[in-house]
Amino acid sequence: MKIVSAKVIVTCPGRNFVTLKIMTDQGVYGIGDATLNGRELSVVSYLEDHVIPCLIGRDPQQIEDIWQYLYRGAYWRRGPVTMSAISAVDMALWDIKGKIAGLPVYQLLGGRSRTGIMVYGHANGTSIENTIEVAQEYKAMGYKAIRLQCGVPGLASTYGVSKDKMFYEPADADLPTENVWSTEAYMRVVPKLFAAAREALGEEVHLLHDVHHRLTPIEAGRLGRDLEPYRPFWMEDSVVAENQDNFKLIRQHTTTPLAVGEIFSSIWDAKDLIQNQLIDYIRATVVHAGGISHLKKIASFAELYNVRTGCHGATDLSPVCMAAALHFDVSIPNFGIQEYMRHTPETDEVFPHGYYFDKGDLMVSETPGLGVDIDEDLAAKYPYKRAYLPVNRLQDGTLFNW
Ligand SMILES: O=C(O)C(=O)C[C@H](O)[C@H](O)CO
Ligand SMILES: [Mg+2]
Repeated sequence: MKIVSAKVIVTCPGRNFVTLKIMTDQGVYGIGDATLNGRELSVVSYLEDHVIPCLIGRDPQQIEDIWQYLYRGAYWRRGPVTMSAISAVDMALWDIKGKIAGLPVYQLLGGRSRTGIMVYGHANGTSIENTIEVAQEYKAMGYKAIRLQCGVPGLASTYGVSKDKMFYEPADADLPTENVWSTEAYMRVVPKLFAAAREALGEEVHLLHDVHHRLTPIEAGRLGRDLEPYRPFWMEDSVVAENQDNFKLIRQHTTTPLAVGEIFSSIWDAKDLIQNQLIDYIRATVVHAGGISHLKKIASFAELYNVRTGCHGATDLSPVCMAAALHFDVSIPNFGIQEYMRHTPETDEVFPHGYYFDKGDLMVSETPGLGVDIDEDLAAKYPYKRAYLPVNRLQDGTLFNW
């Protein structure tokens, strides 16, 4: 069996997605997500100019060998652009393997470890009351886990809070929007949000929060401690993860579980955090961390240290990535939770898929392969539109972490 051609499809049904499609000499094709929010075209070039020429003529069944070829062969290892491109190839090859075998990909990964995949939805509101109202809607829809983000009094905008409560899209402008940040105001409001939410939503629902890299370690320790009475499921990205010693300091001050890793691109970003048991959930995901093949290695390593997975699943990860993530999630022993921000109906139409939501879980598709496709005619109706993630400044104008 041989790869005969491959192409990259860019479409913007409300937001940009980059999809790789690999064709074989036996008429079977596979697709993979290559979307890197705000930097989409760099991955398109990486794939078209540097990866696709090396794929032609190769046996698509040799997934691991092709992965190593692209990773070691590039000489320049890791990094989000390289790893998103490798991820797309890996996903597409697993899709092909499943189609040839006549099996959903999770069967090739060892089969089911569970029935449904618990997901968390996003409740965001401009005020505490508003956020709780939205969270009640999620609870009514059957969600067992809800992420809470609310507006910060005195700040015009906050990470995770949008005008449209159900579809949060941070990449909102063709040049970066500038947000303004105050740690002090934020630290005052979040414990109040969690107190009110626990009271209103009851004991059982899991509550999550994303700090989005905005605190120092000692501030994160304090926020984690302030949230402990409300038993959060996790506090995500409380600090930036470049200096991983940061997490030692947080751990000394709080038992709130810590999640990190949505911007990680390989096991080397996560290894020290995992083996030193400085985190509880690893959020690396299929599209940015080397595809199913590499994420399996990260999860197996994490399993040794009681670290569970919590894959990134924001709307900038396409339904192709979501489908792949679900095959991974359903098969591994140390699954924790899966993020699920629903895509818009336009996106779902461009990417018809077999996974579905049922009583707080996503159910994986039983169709051979990944169980997701791309409608290329429809995709062509939505041309690429430049869109950037925002930047963040402190109130005195200092550039800060977004
Ligand atoms: O979903 C999350 O947890 C995020 O932090 C969303 C990110 O800001 C978004 O995916 C960036 O592209
Ligand atoms: Mg996040």
